[in-house]
Amino acid sequence: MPFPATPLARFGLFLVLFGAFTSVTLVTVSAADDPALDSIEASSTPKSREFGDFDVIPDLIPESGPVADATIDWTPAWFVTVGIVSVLTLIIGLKLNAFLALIISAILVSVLVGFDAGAGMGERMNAVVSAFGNSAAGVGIVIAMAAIIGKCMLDSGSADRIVRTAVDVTGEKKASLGLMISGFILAIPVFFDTVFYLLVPLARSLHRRTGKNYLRYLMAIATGGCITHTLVPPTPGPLLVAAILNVDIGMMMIVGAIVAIPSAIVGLAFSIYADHKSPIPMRPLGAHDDRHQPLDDEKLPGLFTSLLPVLLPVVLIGAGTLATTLADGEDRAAVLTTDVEDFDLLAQRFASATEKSPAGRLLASDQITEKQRQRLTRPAQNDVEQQAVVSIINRALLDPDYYSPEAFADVGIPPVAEKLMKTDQVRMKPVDRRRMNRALLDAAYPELIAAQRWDSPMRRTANSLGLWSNPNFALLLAALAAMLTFKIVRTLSWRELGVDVEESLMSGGVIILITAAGGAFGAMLSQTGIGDTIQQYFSGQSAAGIAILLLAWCVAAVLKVAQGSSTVAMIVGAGMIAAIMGGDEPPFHMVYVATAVGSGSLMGSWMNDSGFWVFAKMGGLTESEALRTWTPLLATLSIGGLITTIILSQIMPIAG
Ligand SMILES: O=C(O)[C@H](O)[C@@H](O)[C@H](O)[C@H](O)CO
Repeated sequence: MPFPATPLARFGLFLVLFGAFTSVTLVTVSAADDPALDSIEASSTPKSREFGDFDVIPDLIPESGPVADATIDWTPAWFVTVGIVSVLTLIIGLKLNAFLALIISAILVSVLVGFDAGAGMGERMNAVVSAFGNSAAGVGIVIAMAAIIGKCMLDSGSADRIVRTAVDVTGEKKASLGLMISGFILAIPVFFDTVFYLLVPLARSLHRRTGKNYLRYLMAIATGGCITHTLVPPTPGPLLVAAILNVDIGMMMIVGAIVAIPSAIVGLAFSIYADHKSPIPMRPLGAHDDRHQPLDDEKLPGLFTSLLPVLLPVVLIGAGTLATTLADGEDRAAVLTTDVEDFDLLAQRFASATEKSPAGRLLASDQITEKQRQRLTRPAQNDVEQQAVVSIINRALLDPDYYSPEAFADVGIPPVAEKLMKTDQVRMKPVDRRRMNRALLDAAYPELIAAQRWDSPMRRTANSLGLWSNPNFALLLAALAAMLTFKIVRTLSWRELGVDVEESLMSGGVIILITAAGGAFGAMLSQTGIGDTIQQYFSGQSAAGIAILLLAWCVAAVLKVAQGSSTVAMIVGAGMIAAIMGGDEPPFHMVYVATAVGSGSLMGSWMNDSGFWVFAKMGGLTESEALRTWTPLLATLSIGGLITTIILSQIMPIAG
């Protein structure tokens, strides 16, 4: 069959191949059925694996067990297909503006969901509007600030200064390697999208200097940024995957980085190839992008001043991430034996608890086994038994369904719990879930359990950095720094500066609209219930050895294609694979399962992914250009990560 000529046809081919690949992998893993796993599935073990302090995110864990194909509801998959076809037809086929196409498709999918669930159409429209709002809340200010930073850094010569200094050190040939390494390092503490915005001005400036390789520079940044975004904590995705699979964070950082390096090298090679094969010109981002002529070397701002808009947010956000990670590591919400006033009374309380009481809810937690449940109802005789009791309570406190209005009808809900109950439950860290439930438990039994001492010096440090390390605020400071440098270097009046800033905001505004619409579209795809369909489908699988790595990769990949966010694909995927494994230890360290999940979450990025739009629009690429550069680049990183994971798991299993 000849290679399809049009971008649409090529993307169609990609989806078909991806589907075929997924099916082949599934057949492979199903063939590796392990009878031992079947018996685990049939047994009465709890849904989660039995882990130490960092436990599974429970609501994402499906019941493990074979599911007959016939019982799976495929309707969501049809709705997602309609969404995919709609977006591609409108954007690529009819050349409709991306914002309009995404919003129309989001409404279409939302209405289909409404028909299916019998919800009112007005309600479904509101669902799109609020998903758009949520998504804009996440990206709006950051993109606006990044647009200002980008323009000011380019026009003040700051980007030029950084690039010249870097090129003097490394030589022009290694410029893309430098960008890749910068993206790689910066995306460890800072979310990928932000890293990309901050480095794009450097790619533009480099291109102005070398007159070539624009696409290569952009892809080099994406390569470094994406790979650590999904493999190396403390960025949220891999951090939560490690927590869910009970992998030590230090181990995840080391092995994640080891897996990331070869993938990044392959990604860079692919970037060079893609740029060589079909280079893409650097287009002006705004109408008057070329108003300011390039400056001579001696007029450029100093290196420190030039770097400030990039370093300031990275240092601030990084410090916040570090302090929060250290404070979370203290796990101050965990119950200690010294917190329990009277173990005998506690056992009595459990023994006489009704189903609809706070103690009864804890006993019913799906995080603990029947044996552990019974242990709670018997008095603890000595230190060892007391320790066992509090460990069981701590495990039970990870139950996402601990709170129920009937059980807590007579208990005043503490403000901490109330606040945490309103946050995004999917992305909630285990440490916060335990904090929420512990606050409820403390409120229910103040005479039995001492209140948690959440505040520690480290937590206070993290809290005091809260404002400064907030990406919106950190980027605002960076934008101010970039504006001031621009004003001074070009001796602009405030009014002139205002004109330039307004221009950058106009291009930023369009990007915010499109990215938020992409988010709304992804959210509507999620609301079809596709997550449940995927979960049901995969929970019928069982696998062992290398097949478990393939399965972990596949689960994350399918989730990524279906809903767009790598972070969500990783979190949900890790929960699903933990359930499928049902507590069984693989013949290698669990960290490899985690890196397989992280790698899978890069597969098949398309128009429901905010990263796709950030790359396309901040880089000045058309949608079809992004589909044939960004999408295969991430697929390369994904497959590279999987292969490296498999090889390492065999030659360096670190099991035991
Ligand atoms: O939720 C997320 O993780 C992000 O928004 C992603 O989708 C990334 O930006 C990108 O795709 C790189 O992995």
